[in-house]
Amino acid sequence: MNKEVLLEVKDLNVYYRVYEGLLHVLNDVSFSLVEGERLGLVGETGCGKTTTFRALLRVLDSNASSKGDILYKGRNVNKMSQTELLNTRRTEMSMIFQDPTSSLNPVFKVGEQISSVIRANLQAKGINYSENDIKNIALKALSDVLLPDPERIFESYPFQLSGGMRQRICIAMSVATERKLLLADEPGTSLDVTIQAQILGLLNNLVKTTGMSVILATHSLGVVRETTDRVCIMYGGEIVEIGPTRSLFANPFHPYTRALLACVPKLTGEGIAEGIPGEMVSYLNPPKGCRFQPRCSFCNEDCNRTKPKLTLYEDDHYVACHKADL
Ligand SMILES: Nc1ncnc2c1ncn2[C@@H]1O[C@H](COP(=O)(O)OP(=O)(O)OP(=O)(O)O)[C@@H](O)[C@H]1O
Repeated sequence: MNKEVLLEVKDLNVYYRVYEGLLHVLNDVSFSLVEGERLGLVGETGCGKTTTFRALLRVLDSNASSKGDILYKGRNVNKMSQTELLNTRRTEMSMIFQDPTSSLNPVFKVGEQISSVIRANLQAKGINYSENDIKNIALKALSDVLLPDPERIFESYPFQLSGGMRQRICIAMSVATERKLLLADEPGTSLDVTIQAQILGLLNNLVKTTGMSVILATHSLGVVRETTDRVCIMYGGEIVEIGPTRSLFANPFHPYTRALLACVPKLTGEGIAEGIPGEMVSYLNPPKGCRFQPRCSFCNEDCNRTKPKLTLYEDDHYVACHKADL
């Protein structure tokens, strides 16, 4: 059965105005997501993962501008009225932000903050509720993210809790009420690996039980391999490869994807990989052709001159590289 397309991003460009000029960060980013799908967004630090998420939710910083289409259930997020946008954020989409401290208000108790998110969601959906219902939903969400003693946490201020606990509270806030799309920006980076694995298990479970779709931004190829259906590899604000997880790991075509995979440390103790030589692209003055070209050992004249387009290589597996078939 064909699943409905939930999100379609077409030629998304994001610029940041800074003292030195205009940073062209996202460059013609296009992808889509169907209902119940788990898409991994992978790339090294600064490649534009958070910027992509913020653009999708229309919460970019004030020095940013964007162009392109973001169609959520066919409606263009960039053209929604403030009311429609607020309603969509309250009922349909949610985001786990990377930095939990900036998402929690230090002067309100955890319980008040999580309750206000749940209340806004239920109100926007027109569901009748009592304050007791809200508290019960909040306590369940806190225990779902494996926080011990949810009653105590409910009554605590953020500063009374550890960084890992605060991060789990942010995750609880994002998943306390049912959503159609979850944007998870490095969920669990400051958690230890056992808790992180359980959080990823919780997200997987939500996908199975509610049909929610997830875009998971991460540096970890191991996490992506275990928890996603498709993977999108980003380099310097562009998608360089996108395809089904199994196909991408079995047959990585783009030199950057291959280099990323080669960097993963092996448990078998085969030594430490050398990393990818060179520096991340300058967004102030990006190269004209392929943005990876200054770090690529296969690059030739074509790569200097023209930006490669995403091209179909295998079933649903696209690559943007002039030399990918080498
Ligand atoms: N408000 C801003 N003003 C100027 N530049 C910005 C702003 N926000 C982000 N950037 C720049 O945009 C680029 C992409 O940043 P972004 O946070 O999207 O990357 P990322 O892939 O999420 O990185 P990480 O994995 O470290 O979170 C970086 O060069 C960053 O410095």
